Amino acid sequence: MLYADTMTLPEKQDTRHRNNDSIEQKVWSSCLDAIREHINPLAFQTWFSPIRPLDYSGNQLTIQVPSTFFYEWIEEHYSQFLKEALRDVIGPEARLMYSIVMDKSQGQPVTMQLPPQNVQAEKKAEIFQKDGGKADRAFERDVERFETHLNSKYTFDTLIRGDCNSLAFAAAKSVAQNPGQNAFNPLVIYGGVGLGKTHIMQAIGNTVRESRDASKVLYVSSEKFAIDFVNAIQNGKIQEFSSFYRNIDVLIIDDIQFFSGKEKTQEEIFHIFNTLHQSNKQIILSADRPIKDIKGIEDRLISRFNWGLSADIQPPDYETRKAIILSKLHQSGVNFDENVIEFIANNVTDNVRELEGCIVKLLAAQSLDKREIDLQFTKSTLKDIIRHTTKQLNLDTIEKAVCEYFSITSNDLKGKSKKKEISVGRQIAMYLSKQMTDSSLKTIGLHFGGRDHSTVIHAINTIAKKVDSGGEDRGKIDEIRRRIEIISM
Ligand SMILES: Nc1ncnc2c1ncn2[C@@H]1O[C@H](COP(=O)(O)OP(=O)(O)OP(=O)(O)O)[C@@H](O)[C@H]1O
Repeated sequence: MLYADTMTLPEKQDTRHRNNDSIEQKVWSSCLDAIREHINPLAFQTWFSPIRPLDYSGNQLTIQVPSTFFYEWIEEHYSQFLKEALRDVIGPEARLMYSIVMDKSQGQPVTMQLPPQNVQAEKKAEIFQKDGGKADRAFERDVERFETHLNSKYTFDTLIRGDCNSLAFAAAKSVAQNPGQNAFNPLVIYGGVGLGKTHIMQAIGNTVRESRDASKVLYVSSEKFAIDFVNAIQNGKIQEFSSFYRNIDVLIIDDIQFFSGKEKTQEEIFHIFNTLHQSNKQIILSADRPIKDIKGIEDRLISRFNWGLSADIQPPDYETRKAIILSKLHQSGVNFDENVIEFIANNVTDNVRELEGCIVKLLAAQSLDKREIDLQFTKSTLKDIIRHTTKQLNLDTIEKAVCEYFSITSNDLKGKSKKKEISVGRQIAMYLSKQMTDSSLKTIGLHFGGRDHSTVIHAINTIAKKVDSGGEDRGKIDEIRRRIEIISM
């Protein structure tokens, strides 16, 4: 058995209780009350409700989690709350042990006991073993990086490039290679919620930190900047505050729309901006809309924010969404069925954070249920996130699936082009419309470019023959039908 040595509880009587009023139940309930105050109800429900207290004896509380995935997730995201709660409830020397259910398909759960991970310490040990002398320096850099408020998981390698972010991506790479010495100063990234603005800006910061050890990179949210500024005024530390920011080499400020209406803060930003810009230091900003649309920001600041380049990020298209899902799965070391990936990519369209949320929720639910993640399971698990799961199967759905399959536009499909993939796509669209909907020949003809019903009959017969004869065409049609079914689930 492995032991957690991060916390040690005072010695208690070695009392083991197995009923509802057991001591482990009481300790755990109090911990849950403390944890509940810090995290949102959905996260609490997902991650803490399934945990069972198993034992409290000697100086240690043992909790049972449904899988190693659960254990790793809790350790990565909630260990701090857990430790604090234990300390509050039991005292300063608490010890925690996880019992992990490995497989409950064969009757009795098989459990594995693990202590909490001390991620930093483990990381240090790991680097040390691999690297000998360089280890400490690598670790020290990691620690410094934390002070820059950069999250090392946000890199260019983990950022999927698509039409939605291609300008922002290219500009960010260029800035990362040559901070302060390029035409993109400031670089402003703008776009809707959860589309990767923070990720792309932090990727610049991380790249600069990797390649230029001595550079002072700082990521700060506008909110934190504004709060620190007010505190500095109140504590008579405004001089230190100003000189701290004026000494940064790459200053990254997130969500600058938050400065709207904050005149004093804007004035401070104005002076910091001027000092940094004049000394060729790089400034990177993000906003939830174009700078010109942010109300309540002084003109002199707006004009400076427009000196460099503003690049937008749009919601990702279908192919990019799929690529993002695959990349996130790869990073988590898991794989989903193609149908499941397509279902998520089809239904979560506006926010990459929500795409990630779906993956996490599925993995969490699977750890509990220990069943395969198929389409049905996905639908029921994600019903709170994907609200409109049942869509009408109509001619628009068929049009969308056919266009995506052949990489053609809806104008192509409805137009007069006789190019092979367009005319075949059009015929398949009409054939599937007849097969999968109650639409009349007239309605189908009108929808696909105002064609008369004899053209529709010809298309249906042509494709029906291809389907009957099997082969490649049939495969294509089956695949498109499958995609239509997924879109309309
Ligand atoms: N193109 C992408 N490739 C891979 N991951 C992405 C991509 N875009 C966004 N993400 C991921 O989506 C999540 C949300 O991104 P991020 O926090 O950067 O969005 P944001 O635009 O800053 O959101 P907000 O407006 O809420 O601040 C992050 O985990 C990020 O890694």
